[in-house]
Amino acid sequence: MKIAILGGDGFVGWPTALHLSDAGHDTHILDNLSRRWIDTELGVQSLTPMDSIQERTRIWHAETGRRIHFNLIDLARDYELLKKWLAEHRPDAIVHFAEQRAAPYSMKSDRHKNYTVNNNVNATHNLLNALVEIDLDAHLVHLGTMGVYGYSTIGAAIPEGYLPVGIETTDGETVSQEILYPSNPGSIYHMTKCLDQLLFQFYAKNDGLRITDLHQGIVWGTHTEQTRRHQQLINRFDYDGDYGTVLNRFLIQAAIGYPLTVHGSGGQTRAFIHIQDSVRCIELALTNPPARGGRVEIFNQMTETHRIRDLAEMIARMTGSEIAWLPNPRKEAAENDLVVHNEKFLALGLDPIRLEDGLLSEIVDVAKKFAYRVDRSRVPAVSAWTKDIASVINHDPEGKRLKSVS
Ligand SMILES: O=c1ccn([C@@H]2O[C@H](COP(=O)(O)OP(=O)(O)O[C@H]3O[C@H](CS(=O)(=O)O)[C@@H](O)[C@H](O)[C@H]3O)[C@@H](O)[C@H]2O)c(=O)[nH]1
Repeated sequence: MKIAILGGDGFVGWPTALHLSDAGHDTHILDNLSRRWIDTELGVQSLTPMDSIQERTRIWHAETGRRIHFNLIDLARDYELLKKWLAEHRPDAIVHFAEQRAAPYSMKSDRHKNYTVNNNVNATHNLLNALVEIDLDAHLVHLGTMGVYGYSTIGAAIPEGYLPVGIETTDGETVSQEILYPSNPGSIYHMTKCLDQLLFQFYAKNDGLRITDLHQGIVWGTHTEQTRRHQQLINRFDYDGDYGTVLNRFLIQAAIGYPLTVHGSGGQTRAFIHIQDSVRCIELALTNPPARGGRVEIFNQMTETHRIRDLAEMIARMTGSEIAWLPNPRKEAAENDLVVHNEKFLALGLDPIRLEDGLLSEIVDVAKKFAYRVDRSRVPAVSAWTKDIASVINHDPEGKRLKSVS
């Protein structure tokens, strides 16, 4: 297939581009390099040393003889350029990662809220609009999030996208209907992914677009089979308070002797998936497109669930790290259970990498190896969900909060 990877310079986008190119697909990255600009804005850098996208693709060609093409295009702002590129290249499939993906960054200030909404919603809508305008029947695979469901405490399993409900009619009869699982976003970022879902429903219904939405959990790990092939193909690894996700943060904290930063009681249960499984799932989704005129296909892209404090305690046991129980910068339930259906990917042959199999090598191979690149002052999470919470956590983010170490 000819595949366009929108956002192919990012944490999941880059290993996906390598994986699909390795599988023989004609791979084209479209990216505005915004993640690199945001690193500069925040004064942080990936734990792993990353080369430019042009250099990365040059190394890939030298190693494998395969070409990954790079195009500097901003989906949210350059609608005409995007449309022109799609019309000229007419890809068979499109993988859409081109959105601002950090919840804390999206809550940082009013400017960051506006940026995240404008960027994410425009990017998705521009893409859908262009596909219709140029009559391109490409299968669109979108990286969504488990966070669209929210983290309810009612204990019912989360289905793969659609929920059967019984509705009482005016005649007093009960009719059954399948609805999109009710959205319950926990951040501005997650809210944009809920809005994406509505855009997909409309364009699938109105224009017959073929769309798959992957509701992905928290990704952990760094390497995939292809990123290991050369040191300059290495994936990015974020550890800072805005872009670092929880498990990868704990790994690097353990490697540099920084107390593990658990928010609140750590009672939040979340869904997880290894980066290698994430790229496999995207390939499985690409090779199983929905029919034209059918409904949006939705997969839950996660392989296991864990409570945050259990993860911290597991890593503390493995490494001797301390745990810091910090005031939570987020507005979220202190405790929640999470049961998720993920049978669809398992039925397509996914054989998941389990946390207990991969964790130790991730600490040794990546976290310890590059620990010298860490700026400890960038570890605390300082983006608060509300002004009230900000007043509690922001005046002494490191010193004061780290007194509560166990
Ligand atoms: O140092 C930390 C960092 C986070 N947390 C807690 O860990 C949980 C998860 O936080 P996270 O930063 O790992 O994940 P999140 O903000 O939900 O976002 C990440 O995971 C989402 C999948 S999901 O969480 O919605 O399933 C993706 O969509 C996002 O792109 C990705 O950045 C939260 O309860 C948070 O309070 C801590 O206790 N300590």
